[in-house]
Amino acid sequence: MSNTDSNSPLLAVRQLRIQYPGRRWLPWQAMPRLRAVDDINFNLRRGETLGVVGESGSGKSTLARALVGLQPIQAGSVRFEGRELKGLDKKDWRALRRDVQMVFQDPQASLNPRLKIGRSIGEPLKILCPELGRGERRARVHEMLEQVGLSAADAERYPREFSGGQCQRIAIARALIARPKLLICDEVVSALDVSVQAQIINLLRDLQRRFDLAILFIAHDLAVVRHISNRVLVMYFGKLMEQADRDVLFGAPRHPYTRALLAAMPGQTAFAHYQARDGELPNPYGPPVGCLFVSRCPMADERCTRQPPPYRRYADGAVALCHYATDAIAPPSDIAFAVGAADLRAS
Ligand SMILES: Nc1ncnc2c1ncn2[C@@H]1O[C@H](COP(=O)(O)OP(=O)(O)OP(=O)(O)O)[C@@H](O)[C@H]1O
Repeated sequence: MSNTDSNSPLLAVRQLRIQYPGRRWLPWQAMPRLRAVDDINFNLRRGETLGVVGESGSGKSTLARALVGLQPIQAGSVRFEGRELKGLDKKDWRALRRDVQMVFQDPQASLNPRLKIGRSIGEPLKILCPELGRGERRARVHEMLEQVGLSAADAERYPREFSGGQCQRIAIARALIARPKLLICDEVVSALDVSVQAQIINLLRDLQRRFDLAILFIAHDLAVVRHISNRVLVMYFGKLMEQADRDVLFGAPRHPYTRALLAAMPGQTAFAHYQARDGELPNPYGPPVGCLFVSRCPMADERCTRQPPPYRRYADGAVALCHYATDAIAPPSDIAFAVGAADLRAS
């Protein structure tokens, strides 16, 4: 059943787990598995931007790929407008492409060098909006080019004639041509110069307002995430360490890992004394029994080594996975569904 109530989240993710099989060195060994995403919960509403940050290997891209059907989901639930995505077949995913699109880091790689960009941008329309005739498709492409700051005449040019920033505009035009409701951006500005990054971020914000678009914005650059996000989710080795409104997360982070990320931001002085220790990183195939961050956490003690930390919820809506979260309002067991139990029931 579809849930189109404007108060319910567009996307509701609950206890999501995604694993990769590892290599077995000896035939009698158990198959090792890497939990790239483990017990992730969040909501994303229409018109909202959720930033996803974390160091390399924290599971950000795996999460993104699962949300567009490129990665199988092992456990948990992902609902888009109330519809469960786990277990959808290829045909159902194809139908969903009209509503959920993704833009990647390297725009050149996602554009066919032999196709004029007008054709590249218009191609998804043939499959996603078969009701449109040739003339309507052409008009849409021209309109979309102008909306991303290029001109209708650019439709006749090839990708090699454009700069990296312009190619990212073209990739965004292609992703938005069928008017999706959710855009997943995976490191879309990481390869661009700082001044071009700002232009692309401003373009995304402008398009978001125009199309009431929800954006899941993945990046390792916290300054960029701060600029564009309403809420931010912090990941470490597949786990959600903290989730909070942007100003709460950047102003008063609860989790020592978030503080350590902020301490490492250039020009950041407020959290300078929260630097992470130079500890060993956890083995993703055999994570520690207690907290994943224990080896690098400046606050860790014996309890953090022994006991997995609970999720705690705060009065301002934040969630943190740490033993030393003091002003939590909800006991750990409430957390998985506290983020939107009503939304799940409604669907
Ligand atoms: N196809 C794969 N097979 C096995 N393991 C994988 C595969 N893809 C990713 N991983 C592992 O899953 C974990 C999460 O990787 P992922 O790429 O999702 O992280 P990330 O946060 O996006 O990192 P980055 O910022 O470097 O892209 C890492 O330990 C990675 O080595």
